[in-house]
This record gives sequence, C-alpha cells and structure tokens, in this order.
Amino acid sequence: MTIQWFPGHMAKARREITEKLKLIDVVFELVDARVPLASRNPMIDEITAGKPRLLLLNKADMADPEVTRLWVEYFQGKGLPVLVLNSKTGQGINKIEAAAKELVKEKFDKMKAKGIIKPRAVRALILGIPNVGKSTLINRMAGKNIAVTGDKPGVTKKQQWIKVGSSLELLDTPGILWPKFEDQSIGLKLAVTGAIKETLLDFSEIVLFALNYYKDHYPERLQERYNLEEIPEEAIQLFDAIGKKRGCLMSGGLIDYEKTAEIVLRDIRAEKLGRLSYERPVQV
Ligand SMILES: Nc1nc2c(ncn2[C@@H]2O[C@H](COP(=O)(O)OP(=O)(O)OP(=O)(O)O)[C@@H](O)[C@H]2O)c(=O)[nH]1
Repeated sequence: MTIQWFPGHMAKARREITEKLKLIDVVFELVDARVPLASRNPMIDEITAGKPRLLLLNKADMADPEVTRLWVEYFQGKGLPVLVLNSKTGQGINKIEAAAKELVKEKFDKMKAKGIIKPRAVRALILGIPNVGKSTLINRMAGKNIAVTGDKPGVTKKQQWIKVGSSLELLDTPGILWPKFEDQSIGLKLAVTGAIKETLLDFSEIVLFALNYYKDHYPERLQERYNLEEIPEEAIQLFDAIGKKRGCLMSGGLIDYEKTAEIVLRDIRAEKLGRLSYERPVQV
C-alpha cells in the first residue's frame, strides 16, 4: 500500500465521507494506540461536522499499556469518549455498542418525545487513515452472524448495514481519511508502526528515529535485546553498538547501517522489543 494523497484524492475522500455522514448518527474514529496523534487527521472535527464521535485506540495489544492509560485520560480530559481495542482478537469491542448509544441518547430521546423517530438502531461509520485496522474491526464487529440488513431506501444503493448487537448498525465500508504529514516526525512514526511503507522513507532514518525514542523511553529493552552494557548518548552511537553486537560489519570494520537497520526494524515488527508507544501526551 502506498499513500499518495494529492489534492484531487483528498477532495474525493472528503466527498465520500460527507455522503456517508448523511446516513449515520455517530462516528467511530479509529487510530493506532501507539501513535494516536500521528495516525489521526487533525481536521477530523471539521470533517465530521459536529457528529458525535467515539475515539477507538486500536492495536492496543502492541502499545505500551501505561502510555495508553495516559492517552485515555488525555482524550477524556478533552471531552472525547474513548475505548481501547484489539480488533484482531476482539478485546474491548463489546463496549462499543453501549458507548454509541450513550452518545446519541439525548438526541434520540428528544426526537422520540417529539414523535420524529420511532425507536431504531444507532447508525455508525468507522473513519480512519489507511492501515489502522478499519476492515479488521468491521469484520470483528460483524462476527460470525453477518446480518446485512440491506439497502436503505432512498440512500446510496451500494451501502450495506451490518447489525451489531440489538441496537447498533454499522456501515459496511469505512470512511478513509488521509494522514497529514505536518512535520517529518509524523511520517517516521507512521513508517515505524507500519502505517506507511518503509520504502517511502529512508530505511536507516526510520530506525534512527525509533532508536532515539527507545533510548529515552525504553533503554532497558534495548539493553536486554541487544545485550548492551550501556546506552550511548547519541542514537547514532547506539546504531553502531547494535551493528557491532549483531556482526553487521563491512570490510574495514565499518558498520553496515543498512543491515543493522533491517535487523532492528524486523525486531520491532516482530515485537521483540515488547509493547511500545511512540507518542505520549504532553504534560501540562
Ligand atoms: N496486532 C494488531 N493488529 C491489528 C489490529 N487491527 C488490525 N490489525 C492489523 O493491521 C493491519 C491493517 O488492518 P486493516 O484492517 O487492513 O486496516 P484498514 O484500516 O482497513 O486498512 P486500509 O484498507 O489500508 O484502509 C492488518 O495486518 C491487521 O491484521 C489490532 O488491534 N492488533
């Protein structure tokens, strides 16, 4: 998957989301728990145009649980309801229905009191940037008993609804948001977590970024994994030390950075360094 968001693509994505928003009551915004800000489109408020929103921190099984707890506090403090998920196993998913109902309760109660609507299921749309797990979550929520309720009259014919529990209906296609590369670290965070292809960026640069972060936040994991006596001050020296330990040397004893980077990135992907987060809420 390559992400190339040209203005034309963004306009098209936005149009598609606007169309879907007309059909739904609540938005499920899916982000990667390891990088909840980098994997989020900063224009989300504007894009969702006032629809109630539930933030879902997905891939929490790969994130540092302590940091995820801080993120939950952070978003709740901003008045945004949030749940922690592992869409692969389904952990946390059983809380979504009740949270969605709560978000629309006031509006539904008012409409019912005025006789505008009969009791009906809450309709929801999953929104997120590529690779955050939208399809995995939809499949999980659909479960074994996919109960597609069919087209709703008067709306886009192709839209299908998946019934979840007794009071939630999910649009079967997600809304795809575009990532926003406001600064270089966002691209690096998305590359290290696998949201964008690492070939889009310089391989060694991604690993240097990761090592720099681990050096400050997870030094003991590095020591343990690469059998290092101490953690050097500079990330580049850390690169050298790991290369040496792993025998990534070129003729003349120089460190083969490309090979070292490959090893480290493979370890990160295989979770050999444990559960890691790459962003923390700024302490205020
Ligand atoms: N460990 C873990 N992996 C997950 C989780 N959710 C999704 N994945 C994996 O993440 C990858 C991307 O998941 P998808 O469901 O294809 O993501 P998507 O957002 O639909 O991606 P696009 O189709 O590119 O927009 C897959 O390899 C999934 O197996 C999760 O909670 N934990």
